[in-house]
Parts: sequence; C-alpha cells; structure tokens
Amino acid sequence: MRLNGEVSHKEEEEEGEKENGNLLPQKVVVVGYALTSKKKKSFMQPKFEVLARKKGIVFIAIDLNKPLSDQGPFDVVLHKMSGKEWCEVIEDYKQKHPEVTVLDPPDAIRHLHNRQSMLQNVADLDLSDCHGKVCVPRQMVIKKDPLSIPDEVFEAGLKLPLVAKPLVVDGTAKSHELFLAYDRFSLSKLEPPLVLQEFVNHGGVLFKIYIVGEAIKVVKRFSLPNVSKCELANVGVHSFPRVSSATASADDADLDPSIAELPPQPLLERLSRELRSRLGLQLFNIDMIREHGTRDVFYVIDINYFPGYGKMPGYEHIFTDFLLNLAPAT
Ligand SMILES: O=P(O)(O)O[C@@H]1[C@@H](OP(=O)(O)O)[C@H](OP(=O)(O)O)[C@H](O)[C@H](OP(=O)(O)O)[C@H]1OP(=O)(O)O
Ligand SMILES: Nc1ncnc2c1ncn2[C@@H]1O[C@H](COP(=O)(O)OP(=O)(O)O)[C@@H](O)[C@H]1O
Ligand SMILES: [Mg+2]
Ligand SMILES: [Mg+2]
Repeated sequence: MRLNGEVSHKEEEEEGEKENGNLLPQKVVVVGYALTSKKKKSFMQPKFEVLARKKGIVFIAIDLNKPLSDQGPFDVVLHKMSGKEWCEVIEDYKQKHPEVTVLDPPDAIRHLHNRQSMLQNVADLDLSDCHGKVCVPRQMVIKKDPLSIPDEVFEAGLKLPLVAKPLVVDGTAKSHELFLAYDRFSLSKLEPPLVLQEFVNHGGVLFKIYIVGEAIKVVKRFSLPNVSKCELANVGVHSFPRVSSATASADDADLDPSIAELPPQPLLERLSRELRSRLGLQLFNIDMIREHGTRDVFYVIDINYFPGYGKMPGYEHIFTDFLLNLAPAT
C-alpha cells in the first residue's frame, strides 16, 4: 500500500482532512477498476465514492483501449469483464505486477460461469456440525440433443418439476432465461446446453448471502412460490421472470417466520469461509433456499461473481473496510 503523500491526490486528501476532524487518512489505496457501464452505475454510487475518498481510497477507471501496465500504479485491481482477451490481459498483468492485488483470478471466476461447476464445491462440503445441512438440488447437464432429454431425465430419476437453466452464465439476459418444466416431454422444446435442476419448494423466500472477503451480509428476497400437489399435474415449460433480482427486498415483509427466519449464523460463516477458500474468490454471493417444512435443510442454487453489491445494505462501509484491510501483495 502506498503511504499518504506518495501519490498526489490533493483534493481527496483535503476533503479527508476536513471530514475526518483534521485527521488525514493513514494511507492511500489506489484501486483500478474495469466494470461494465451497468456495473459501474450500480457499484460506484456517489455515497460510496465520497466515503471511499474520505478513507483514502482513490478509484481510477481502467481504459480498456490502453495497456494496463501504462496505467496506475494500482494497489488493487477490481474487475468484472468477460472475454478471453481480457482474461489474458489480467493474467499477464498479475505476472508482471505481483505486488498488485487482483480481485479475483480469472480462472477462479470462470468456475462460476458454468452452472454445473459453480455448485461442485458445495456438493463436496460436509457442514453437518454447523446447525444445519447445506445441499445442492439434484441436477443433470444436457449438452446437445434436446430430443434425448425425456429419456435422460427418466434414466437419471430426476423428480419433476424441473428448473431448466442455461448452462453458461455469461452476463447476457439469455443466460438468465429460466424455465419451469412440469413434464419431461416438453423439455425437448428447450435449447441445450442446459442444466436441469429439481425444483425445491421453499415458501417463496430466498436468502442472498453476500461475501466481501471475510465479511458476510445476508438479505431476504422474494422467490418462486411453492408448487402445490395439484400443480404437479400441469404440463409444459413455463418461462419465469427474475423474481429475486428485484430491488424490493423481502426483509421488511410480514412473512411466516418458519420460512423467513435467517439461516443460522455459524452455518453461514462456515459455508462462506469454505467457499471462499475452495473457490479462491473474495467477491461473490450465494443464493440459498430453505426446504419448505424444514428448519435447517438448505439448498444452494446459484453463486454469482461480483454481484450487485449496490443492493447490499451498508456496502459502502463493508467494501471500503475490505479494500483498506487487504494485505499488500508481496
Ligand atoms: O445487476 P445487478 O446489480 O442486479 O447484479 C446482478 C446479480 O444480481 P444480485 O446482486 O445477485 O441480485 C445477478 O445475480 P443473480 O444471477 O440474479 O442471482 C448476477 O450476478 C448478475 O451478473 P451476471 O449477469 O450473471 O454477470 C449481476 O449483474 P451485473 O451487475 O454484474 O451485470
Ligand atoms: N432448484 C430450484 N428450486 C426452486 N427455485 C429455484 C431453483 N433454482 C432457481 N430457482 C428460482 O429461480 C431464480 C433464478 O435462479 P438462479 O439459479 O438463481 O439463476 P440466476 O443466475 O439467473 O439468478 C432463483 O432466485 C429462485 O427464485
Ligand atoms: Mg440467482
Ligand atoms: Mg446467477
């Protein structure tokens, strides 16, 4: 980390001095960021930027049209850009600048771009001593032939209804187009590659667990309602909207406590710690649901890299503290 004064950011420092009661931030952390314009808008909110400046964090937008090594110098590089070319730029930069903390390694991020590999680490976990059980829904991958789906589903013994999800998550709207399938024959209408996942009744509430390094924040969101016994007689594949990404949180709603009670803290801590280390990532969130009718059986259904932190309550403080506490790379 740079000591205060090594980089000239006079305005920021003066503001920090004023607002900190004449105390200068002890160090200046220079953070280069490469984010889509959508992400920049939701993440770089004015309140966040002001707080960061006060604490001695300077954000610099990376110009993708210029060599990365000619920009900076940075203490930290934050990025969420897709594409092979960008990954190569970052890998090359990491090698040439081992002193810079790059969040996060492209290889580790890539693991979350596939809905099968993203859940593998959860499936391998055993958290039985942690006040609850964390599972992943039974699922299978359909790589190519849609006509083979009915037989493959039958052979795998998957229970209907199934959620059909595009296998690859690449940031496009299409990769978030999901379907609920009530019968196995209608699934042949869908376009592989797909993941077919058993639907788990969970009372329409989802827990979003945000991870920022060691910090964890969990919020409730609305989700799909239970599928009743009589609905099991339905047929067809039905697309459904992105219920859980709505900004309206379910935190203040008057919900049945047996459905909306937050998962136990020790379970969340252990799950987050394990996934952080197994995935090799510091910035992600986990979508988790509680199996309806149970108190402590949970399913992880989705993991997202660098999610919408702007929607996480208190993200300004959590994120700035995280950036300040990052150990300098040696
Ligand atoms: O747009 P936001 O702020 O809702 O964030 C999206 C996330 O929403 P969440 O924070 O979990 O509610 C969203 O999470 P979900 O997949 O909706 O659970 C994704 O992480 C999405 O990124 P991508 O399209 O998969 O690359 C995220 O989109 P990007 O902002 O990264 O484009
Ligand atoms: N196996 C499942 N059982 C019940 N509901 C599910 C399941 N999978 C997904 N959902 C619902 O669909 C929503 C979107 O699925 P998700 O896997 O999180 O995809 P995305 O990456 O597009 O957010 C979830 O937030 C949840 O409401
Ligand atoms: Mg999700
Ligand atoms: Mg997702």
